[in-house]
Amino acid sequence: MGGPERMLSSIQKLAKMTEETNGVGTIWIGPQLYVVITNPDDAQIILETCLQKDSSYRFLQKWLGNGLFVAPVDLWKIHRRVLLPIFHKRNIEDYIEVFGEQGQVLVSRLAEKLLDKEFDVFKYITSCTLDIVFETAMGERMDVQQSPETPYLRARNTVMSVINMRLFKAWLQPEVLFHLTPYAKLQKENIDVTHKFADEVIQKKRAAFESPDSNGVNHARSDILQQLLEKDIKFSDEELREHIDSITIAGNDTTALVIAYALVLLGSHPREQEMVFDELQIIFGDSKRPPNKEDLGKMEYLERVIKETMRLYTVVPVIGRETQKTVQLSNCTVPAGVGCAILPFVMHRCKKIWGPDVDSFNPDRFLPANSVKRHPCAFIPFSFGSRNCIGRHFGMLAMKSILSNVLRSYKIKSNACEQLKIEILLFPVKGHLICIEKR
Ligand code: HEM
Repeated sequence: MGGPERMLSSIQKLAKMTEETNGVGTIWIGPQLYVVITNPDDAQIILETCLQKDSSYRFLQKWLGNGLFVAPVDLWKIHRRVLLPIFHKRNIEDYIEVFGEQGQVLVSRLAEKLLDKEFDVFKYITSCTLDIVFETAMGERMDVQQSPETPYLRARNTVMSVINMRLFKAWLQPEVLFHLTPYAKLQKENIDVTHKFADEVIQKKRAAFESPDSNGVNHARSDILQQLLEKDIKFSDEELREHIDSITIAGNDTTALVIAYALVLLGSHPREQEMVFDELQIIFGDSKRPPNKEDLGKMEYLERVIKETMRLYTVVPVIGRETQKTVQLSNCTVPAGVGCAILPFVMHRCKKIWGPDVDSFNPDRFLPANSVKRHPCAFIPFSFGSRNCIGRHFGMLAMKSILSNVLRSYKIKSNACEQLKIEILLFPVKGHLICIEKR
């Protein structure tokens, strides 16, 4: 499949190949056969019936253990049921205050870039979303926005780059060979740093929860860890860490990437940017107050902008599953134990679904009247079926809140991101370059 940049062009070639075979094809990656799916009907069948992640997710397992993201399906079923209410819309609304506070810190940090010609906005946004996921998941204020050089963050980035390297370098994939390289030691040391950080928070929280002075229930805004401790199912410290790590890792760069792409798109589409600004003026007037639940509910145009951003820049471009029994697709029968690669990136840029102007930025594709007849799997940035993204409401509220804070304070200018690469997620080769002016 090549390196991060060639991976994307390989995916585009695969898309061409599957065009001639009704959106389903096959490819060998090393010794592993994959069924590649680019049509919504077959994507729906796989996402509804195959809940097991495919074997490429094993590289994440040393780090995330049996956290939701990689858990084997039997355990996943039990834990997902327990975690679902925590991610319910009503529960997530308690975190709106955190989204607003951190969004305002972001706005003040961006002020240092007012005189710059062009800068990469992603690192500012990812620090903001990291502060948000830490505070909401563990009740810990990390203040990464104020001091981005934390050992935890360095360790986390190192682990990510080793895992990403293993995905692309076939010779690093077998455990025996990997352990002969210095990367194995590097990965272990850095995983230990991230685990130690979460373990300390968990031990502190458990001690407070079980102390005789506590009645076990925290009535203030309750972080995710606190809510997991309060569940009838008694999670071990290790299980708690695996869930918290999965949530903070799955929720941070995904959300930050969509926000950064949205800023780049709005920067190169001034008319749409003014439409967002006008909507925000109606909601807030000239006030710079952080958005509340009612405000977020009124941001209909901004929501369409976010959806159109996720269509054009699908930050999780590939979803991998494994069949556990024989599955009948539109043009073939797939036996049990076969990897399936669903390509939302390709489906989101398919002319048959989106029309001849598929590559243009048009948020009104997501007006209710224009969406009603679309296949339920034509647009799946958060995946689909019962193993979809558990954090999608969280992500949507956080994205609206942060974007509404930034766009009320700054006017954005930019050129579109042309070259893209896949490093687990979809990144622009040259970064999310924008320049900002004060509103
Ligand atoms: C724009 C933001 C986001 C996008 C585009 C996104 C996308 C996705 C996708 C596509 C999956 C399925 C991945 C796969 O099967 O390989 C997923 C799973 C997951 N996401 Fe998100 N996500 C976002 C935000 C979040 C947030 C904010 C959180 C938590 C705070 C989160 C937590 C998770 C977890 C725990 C899973 C695993 C769910 C399971 O297997 O049951 N995500 N996400």
